[in-house]
Amino acid sequence: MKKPIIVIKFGSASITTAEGELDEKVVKDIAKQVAVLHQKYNIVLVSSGAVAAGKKFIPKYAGTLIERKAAAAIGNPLLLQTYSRYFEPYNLAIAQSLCERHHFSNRSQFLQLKKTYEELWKNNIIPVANENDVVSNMELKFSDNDELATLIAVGFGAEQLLFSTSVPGVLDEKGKVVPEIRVIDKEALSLARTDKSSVGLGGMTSKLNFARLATQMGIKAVIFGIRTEDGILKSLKGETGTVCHPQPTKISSRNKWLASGSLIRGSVQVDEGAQKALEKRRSLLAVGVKSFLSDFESGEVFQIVNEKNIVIAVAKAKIDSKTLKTIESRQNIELAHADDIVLL
Ligand SMILES: Nc1ncnc2c1ncn2[C@@H]1O[C@H](COP(=O)(O)OP(=O)(O)O)[C@@H](O)[C@H]1O
Ligand SMILES: N[C@@H](CCC(=O)OP(=O)(O)O)C(=O)O
Repeated sequence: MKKPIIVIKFGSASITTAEGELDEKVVKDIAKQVAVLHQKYNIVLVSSGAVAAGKKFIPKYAGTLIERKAAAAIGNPLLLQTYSRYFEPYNLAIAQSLCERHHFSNRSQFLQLKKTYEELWKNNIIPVANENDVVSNMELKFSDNDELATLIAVGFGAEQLLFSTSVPGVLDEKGKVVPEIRVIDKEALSLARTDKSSVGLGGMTSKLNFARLATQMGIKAVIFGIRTEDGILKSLKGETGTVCHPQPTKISSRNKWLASGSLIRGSVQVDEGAQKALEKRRSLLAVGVKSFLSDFESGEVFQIVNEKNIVIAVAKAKIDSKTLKTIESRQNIELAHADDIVLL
């Protein structure tokens, strides 16, 4: 029987010390827990920390984008060496996987990534993914590694997605951990304040937003404290942190990929009639488009927002937006076929 997949994400704030150095104690602890789990699960680790590990080699480091890239180039091998060192006592090798956004937007390339991971798992090797900061450009960057972890979890059909964090979980206004969130709605999202740690990119807003996407795609997501004893093992059992429950879904794996991994190019706003049609799983006709918010080519993926500007779906375009705008009568033009629309 195939082992279930779990994706575990470690942010910069989780694996660095207060001084901004890699926290080897944390890496050691990760290795100890992952060694227990890997018998039962196929595991992907998504780890930040390259910039933190590399920045001390750049005199007068001020955190500009280009300095971050240089720091990542220096820090990535150091980060991986540290993981290697602490996994070795468990006879576990680790493998580096540097990802860019377009590896996810192109389905055949994405499937190659999946095949490589399967080969690694078959050989008892644990992939450690990180964004390929050295070459990623601003426009196509992942927003942070919370996004990368989510794209991997959704695209691979993971059973659980665990986000470690520097705090014990999602905290309420009194500073107490919220033990579970049934549905990540507006109210749940508002728990995240705008503050974040000094080293990480994402913070809690990002974790909750991506946990929302994962749960909408049927994956259980847990936000847990890296400094909780046996935090990984306990969060997997729902015994610590904030458990975000998966929503029932029948979306096929191709459409999950469409909803999460694809590069969303453009965006349209639709009227109420079109929204109702989409909810009934109909195709999107151009006549229901109120406005084109940003352009897309035929074959590209665009977002659909409703009259309240809430994203309700993503879809693959049958026709490009510029041509469509020039057509007077859009009555019978199908902008996206029902099979190529994923409701969110
Ligand atoms: N409701 C909340 N509960 C917990 N942390 C929150 C909340 N709102 C904002 N935060 C911020 O999010 C940070 C946690 O994310 P962190 O572990 O720094 O992320 P990263 O993985 O991006 O490095 C906390 O240190 C805190 O500053
Ligand atoms: N790729 C970068 C980390 C990006 C980042 O800071 O992400 P996160 O800490 O998850 O918000 C690195 O390895 O340092």
